[in-house]
Amino acid sequence: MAEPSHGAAIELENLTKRYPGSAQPSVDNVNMEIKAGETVVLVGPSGCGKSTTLKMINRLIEPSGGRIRIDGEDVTDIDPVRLRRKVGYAIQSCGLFPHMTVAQNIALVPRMTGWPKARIRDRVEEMLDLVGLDPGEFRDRYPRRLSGGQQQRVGVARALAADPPVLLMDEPFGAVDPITRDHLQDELIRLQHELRKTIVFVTHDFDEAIKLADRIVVLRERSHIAQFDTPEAILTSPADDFVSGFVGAGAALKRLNLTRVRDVGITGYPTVSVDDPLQVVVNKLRSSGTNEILLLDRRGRPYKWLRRGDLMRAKGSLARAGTPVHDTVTRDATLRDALEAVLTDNTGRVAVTGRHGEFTGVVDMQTLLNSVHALLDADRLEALEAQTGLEEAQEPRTSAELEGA
Ligand SMILES: Nc1ncnc2c1ncn2[C@@H]1O[C@H](COP(=O)(O)OP(=O)(O)OP(=O)(O)O)[C@@H](O)[C@H]1O
Repeated sequence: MAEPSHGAAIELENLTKRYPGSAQPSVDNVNMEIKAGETVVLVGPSGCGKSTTLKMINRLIEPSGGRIRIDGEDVTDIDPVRLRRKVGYAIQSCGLFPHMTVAQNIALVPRMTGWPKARIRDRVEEMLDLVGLDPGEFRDRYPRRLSGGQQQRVGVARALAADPPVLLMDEPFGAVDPITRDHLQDELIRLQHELRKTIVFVTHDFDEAIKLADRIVVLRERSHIAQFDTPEAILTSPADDFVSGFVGAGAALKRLNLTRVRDVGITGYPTVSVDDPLQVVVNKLRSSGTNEILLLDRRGRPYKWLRRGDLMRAKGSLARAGTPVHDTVTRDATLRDALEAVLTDNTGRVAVTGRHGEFTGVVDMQTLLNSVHALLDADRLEALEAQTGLEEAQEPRTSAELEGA
């Protein structure tokens, strides 16, 4: 198998779009440098020109002025079809063709590019596996027989199929429910760890931006850049009132979106399988020294929390015993997701799962609280340092003024 292509740098120079009949340009002289392998998220109020800016990068919308360079090559005037092979594109409600199977949808660009059949077949399998869908189960289904989240995964698989160095995503998770959205975001982060594409992502949702971005571009009207910086910098030192307004309240809590489950302590936990006889479950719980044990299904996925009392009441069968696991998180989930899951499940901990939903450990409430305290302390320290720095910088001027006086 060929090495996957990594990201390419993107440069936008004085990029402008004036729609026919509009008095003002919708995108006005945008200059932006995006590094190879970086995830940049565009956020800003509705109508500020995010989608127009994004769609000019693959020339779905033709610029009225300015240049676009990908890996140094000026692509402003090249054949758009050739350009689109370099640039994958995924959109909200995924844009799958309803009369084509999942495999045919994913194979679209490789087929246009003239890949041999066998290579396409292998690539479809590889892509389905990459986005966490079992090829045997999903290859021949039609899009209408998929959930919203599954459709979105196929949309991402299709965008990545021809292995483009650049991936553009226009509110790709806008139409799915919040839990599925969290999982899709986690998967995108995992994928990006493996693939290192250059991703330009548009969203309305500032929390989504914080979670996904290496750098965020906050845009105001006509795609004027209000701030282009890391999520940390935007949260802790917004450039002006417009950006602060966009960050909104609770910046400290939003910082929870910046730390991932894999960065805090994931610990082991006693587990048993649904196939274990009741006596084995009882013995394991007794020897574990905990009050609770996690029951896994046949595929090793978290299924139910079982307490000692549940076992006593079980009367020979575990069918009705215990509390079903409602929510799990992956290693790429944010602390905020984890905190939410802990509060939802009401067990003081959340199960962490791997790529196929299999159990890999737990994160407990204490670990989460310690991390929150550490983050808040770090913020306070930073604010204090910034303030001291400010006072020091001001001091000489004040003395000089005093002397002058
Ligand atoms: N085809 C078009 N013809 C004329 N004006 C357009 C066209 N498409 C977009 N616009 C205008 O250009 C501006 C920017 O639109 P764009 O869709 O890029 O904004 P956006 O920031 O992505 O908005 P949203 O967040 O609501 O999707 C808006 O004022 C919009 O009305």
